[in-house]
Amino acid sequence: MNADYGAPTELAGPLQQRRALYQPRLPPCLQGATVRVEYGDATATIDPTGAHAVAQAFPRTYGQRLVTFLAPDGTAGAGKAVDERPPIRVGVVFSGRQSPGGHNVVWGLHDALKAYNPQSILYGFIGGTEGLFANKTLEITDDVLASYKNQGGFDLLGRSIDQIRSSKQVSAAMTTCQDLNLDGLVIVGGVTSNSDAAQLAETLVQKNCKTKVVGVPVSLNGDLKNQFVETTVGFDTVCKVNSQLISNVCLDAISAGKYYYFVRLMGRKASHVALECALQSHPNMLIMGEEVALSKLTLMEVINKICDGVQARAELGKHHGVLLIPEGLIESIPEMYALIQEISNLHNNNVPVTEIPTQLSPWAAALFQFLPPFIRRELLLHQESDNSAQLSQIDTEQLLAHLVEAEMIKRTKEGRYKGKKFSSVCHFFGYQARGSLPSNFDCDYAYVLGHISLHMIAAGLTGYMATVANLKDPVHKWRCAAAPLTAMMSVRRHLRGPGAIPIGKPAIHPSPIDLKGKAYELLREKASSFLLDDFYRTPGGIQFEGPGSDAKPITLTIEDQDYMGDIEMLKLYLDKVRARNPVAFCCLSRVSNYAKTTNEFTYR
Ligand SMILES: O=P(O)(O)OC[C@H]1O[C@](O)(CO)[C@@H](O)[C@@H]1O
Repeated sequence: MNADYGAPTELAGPLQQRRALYQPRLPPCLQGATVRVEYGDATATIDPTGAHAVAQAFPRTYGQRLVTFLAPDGTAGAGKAVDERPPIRVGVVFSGRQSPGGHNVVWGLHDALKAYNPQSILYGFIGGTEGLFANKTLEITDDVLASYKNQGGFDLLGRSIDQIRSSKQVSAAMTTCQDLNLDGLVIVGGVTSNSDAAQLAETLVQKNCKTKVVGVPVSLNGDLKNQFVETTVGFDTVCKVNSQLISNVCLDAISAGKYYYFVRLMGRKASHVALECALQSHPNMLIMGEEVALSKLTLMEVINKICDGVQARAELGKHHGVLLIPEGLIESIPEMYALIQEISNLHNNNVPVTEIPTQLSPWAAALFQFLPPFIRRELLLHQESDNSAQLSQIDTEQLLAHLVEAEMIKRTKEGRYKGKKFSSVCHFFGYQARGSLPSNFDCDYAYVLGHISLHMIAAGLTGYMATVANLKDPVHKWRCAAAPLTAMMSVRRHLRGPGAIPIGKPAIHPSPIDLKGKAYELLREKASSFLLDDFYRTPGGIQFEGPGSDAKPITLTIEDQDYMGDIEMLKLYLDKVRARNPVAFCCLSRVSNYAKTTNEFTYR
């Protein structure tokens, strides 16, 4: 953590300093010190069959009404005079993992709080949830914020475990809220942190604690997505950074023509980051967890699918390529999921790690033994706070590369494959993107959410999440709202339909890729072209000024964009070139990629 608070010094790089000067944009309704609060319909949950369980678990906070924030009647900025607005005391905690833009939530909250009443106070909890439990605070001031505006990471306050769940943790959090006499507590994080925020809100209401609990959707995973939340802060930046890296390795692969890149991307259970990066960079293959789970593909079926792709490319004389996988793929393969579940149950029963392999069922033990030693070791690591495997630590890309190589050797021996020897280079593009300078979109979105959080607390809302709709449009068209956390909850079940058995408590669960959605449909349409044509796209680094600086995630904006229309145009052109001169094709596809990137379509 940086203790050297203050304006960026001469030690800061020029871009870092320039970014600190960027002023995030606000929609008209947030441009004054107060807002008009409009209450809408009462809510149930997004999971109708789980509504009863949610209502039982959250008796005081279930069913609350939707809320919209509008500019005060008359001109924006009108409303109560400052002396009619009592100062507000708020605490903010980074509960989830670092995600670019998180600092701007704190900045937006601070600015809104001071505009509301300059005597208001904002405390940041140092060291994440551990700091909240131990009441370790830093008062957030203009000076403190100066070095962190529009900067990546979470180092202003730091983070620890994403958990406010056990009764000890909940009661420590409540004691801190009471000791600091907080009117509001803002919890920044993804699905897990916001589920915990809902529980804390409910408990505080039941215990007559006045502190209002508000959640803010910040997570690089992009999986906190539902009818109220369009995307999370950090997803855009992380996808842009990774897409640039992927396009770099695509060009490296095609230049050397002798190896395959196997790239694993963060995003936990859902494949949102992988899908967005594929649409931005056009790698040859993407194996999505949701597809594998739906088709119940076994590990060897996944391997065969990849090998078939390698073989099809070899028939065109191509011995290079780029394959993307999400970190959650391993859990989507049915037999691997069952093995991970067995290991998890043994962990929960406090079986020592060294004894877990001996206590697996016979089939799980056989699968475990079949896996390379490094994967066995990684599968046994301690679990995450939500009891899932530590997906960031499991080198699934290396497992796949290892098994693909073995299968290609087998196919060669059997005379089914006649191409060059298969070879691979593996990467995990994960942690390196989390500290990136946030894109303009993430800077604006986070700053706006910070403002909304203050207005939620001022309106006395608790157990709500700050939300923004119309994100695909320019900021002045964004709609600011608050949605009850319980409305986003569902209950997991063993089976579907009438006899379904609920498992676990109601929670906000990660949303998977919509396999009926437009983004997925477009990817499927182009899958064979991506596989064979090396139609790599170079998005380049994040642009902060000039053309491209307002670019948003493709998966968010796809409804409006004629993105695939552009691809069609390019594809027709490339098909013509290939028919005339197959050898020139590879190079020309690269030139055309440049044209696509710069939007200069000058085909002759
Ligand atoms: O920082 P940690 O605790 O290693 O967490 C890693 C996990 O956090 C995330 O970056 C965000 O949820 C995941 O993609 C990843 O599995």
